[in-house]
Amino acid sequence: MALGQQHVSTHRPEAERRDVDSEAPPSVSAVAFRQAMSCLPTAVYLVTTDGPGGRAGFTASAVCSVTDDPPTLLVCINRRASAYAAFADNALLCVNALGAEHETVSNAFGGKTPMAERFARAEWTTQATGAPVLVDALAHFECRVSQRVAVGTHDVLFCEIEAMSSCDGRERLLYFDRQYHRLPSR
Ligand SMILES: NC(=O)C1=CN([C@@H]2O[C@H](COP(=O)(O)OP(=O)(O)OC[C@H]3O[C@@H](n4cnc5c(N)ncnc54)[C@H](O)[C@@H]3O)[C@@H](O)[C@H]2O)C=CC1
Ligand SMILES: Cc1cc2nc3c(=O)[nH]c(=O)nc-3n(C[C@H](O)[C@H](O)[C@H](O)COP(=O)(O)O)c2cc1C
Repeated sequence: MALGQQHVSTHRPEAERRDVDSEAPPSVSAVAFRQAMSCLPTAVYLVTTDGPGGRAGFTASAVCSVTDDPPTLLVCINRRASAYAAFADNALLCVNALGAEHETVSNAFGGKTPMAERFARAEWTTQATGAPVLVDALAHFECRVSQRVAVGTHDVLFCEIEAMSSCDGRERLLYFDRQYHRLPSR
């Protein structure tokens, strides 16, 4: 093992394996998990919604492509987030991918800022679904939530794409090592 590397093993002999429904405490702490996750770079998104539950949005890195048939993303949202109630009530959302110039607005949507103030920090439009689309998003995906699954502290929202725009050539905003970084397109 290289100097400074730490190996966190989750391997158990067959007889010791627990059912996924077991109440036994996990063998990897949340702190160790977050530390490991902090070294993996991710893209950064503003996930936004509007509808009967009101307008809301939050900064997200837990966004992933699921399948291209039908084109589907997943988004993980903490049930303790101030935006959660709106996402629980609304069926439509928009996943806005951020460019390097969006660091300030990403900080606003990243917590503690009142909802109206978050949206006042950028320019928005509505297109196919009525969910807020960031005018200068690097790319956006307007979606209908097709399934919701509660896992631990979060809900996983499966989101079928109804309309979208593809990435342009600007620098991307990345997040890793608990900081923002800029990535040239080529
Ligand atoms: N998936 C999530 O819910 C994420 C939440 N955050 C939140 O943003 C704030 C700043 O985070 P950092 O400065 O990156 O330090 P941190 O130590 O809280 O997070 C390090 C990494 O762990 C993961 N992570 C953090 N909180 C998580 C959670 N509740 N559930 C699953 N994965 C999680 C993310 O990959 C994150 O980049 C914290 O309050 C954190 O909880 C940040 C990234 C992802
Ligand atoms: C870079 C970054 C990525 C984040 N990713 C997620 C995420 O994927 N899911 C999530 O529930 N919260 C994520 N958060 C946290 C939320 O953006 C927000 O801070 C949290 O919901 C608390 O906000 P509140 O003050 O409105 O309750 C992320 C925060 C940052 C800064």
